[in-house]
Amino acid sequence: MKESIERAKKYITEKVEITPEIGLILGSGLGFVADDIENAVLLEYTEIPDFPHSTAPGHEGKLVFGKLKGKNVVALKGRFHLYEGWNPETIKFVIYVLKSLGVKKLLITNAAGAINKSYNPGEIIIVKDLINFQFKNPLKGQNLEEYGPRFPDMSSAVDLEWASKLKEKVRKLREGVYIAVLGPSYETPAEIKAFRKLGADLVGMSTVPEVIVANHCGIKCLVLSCVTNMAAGVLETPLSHQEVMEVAKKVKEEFSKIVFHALEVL
Ligand SMILES: O=P(O)(O)O[C@H]1O[C@H](CO)[C@@H](O)[C@H]1O
Ligand code: HPA
Repeated sequence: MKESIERAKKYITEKVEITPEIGLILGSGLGFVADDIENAVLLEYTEIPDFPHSTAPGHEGKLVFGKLKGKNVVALKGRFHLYEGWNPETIKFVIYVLKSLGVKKLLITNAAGAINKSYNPGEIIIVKDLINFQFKNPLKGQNLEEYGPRFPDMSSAVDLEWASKLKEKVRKLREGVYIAVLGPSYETPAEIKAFRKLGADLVGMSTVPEVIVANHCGIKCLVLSCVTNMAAGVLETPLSHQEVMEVAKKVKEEFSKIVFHALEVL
């Protein structure tokens, strides 16, 4: 893996001058955040040696480097989900590449279903904790000690200080617990009832592996979920990825504004 990280890093640093301090992982239909990046330099995932490529709809597959709210950033316009067939280690590789480029903080975004019935589609929620219901761990396999410990602590997996600074600025933001499932099938109503009993407010098929690796290698994370639908069984209507992307698109302005605030408070 070390050689692959070096190869990807070398390619990227030859093309891009800035050192990104903050990484942004943009969820389904949320790629628009990258459109506000100034002096943008775009790299396709497919041109970067050893880098995985995007296959999920609504995930374009580009790294976008530049300035956002005065900060040097790199946005991943497209993430990697385990249901696409990627090994969990692929997510470790991608986060290690970000680390090797200089990323110190990660703003992770996702589209999620609301298990908590008081949430509304279009609402943006700060994730305060996570449940790994994928039962896979991206850190399995040989540990690279220079990146982080074999047994990382997960008792504060998300940066609650960053979250509270954002909440001071955007008071209406509510918090919740995100549960990650493998997907790609959406959940059954019985599963959603069970997840509610486990203490989950939001459900999605991503984010947790990214947070695990970031936490392991000392990158602080803030996670923002865009509620794109009520989870299975809450309403009578069937779920669809088309709807997920449409709702994400509708909250474009509001979502971008909150991302800007999240960068400004740093
Ligand atoms: O988590 P992101 O990538 O935002 O996408 C969410 O939306 C898709 C399902 O509609 C799944 O990929 C789920 O994880
Ligand atoms: O309801 C959902 N379930 C799982 N993943 C999702 N991503 C968006 N909505 C959902």
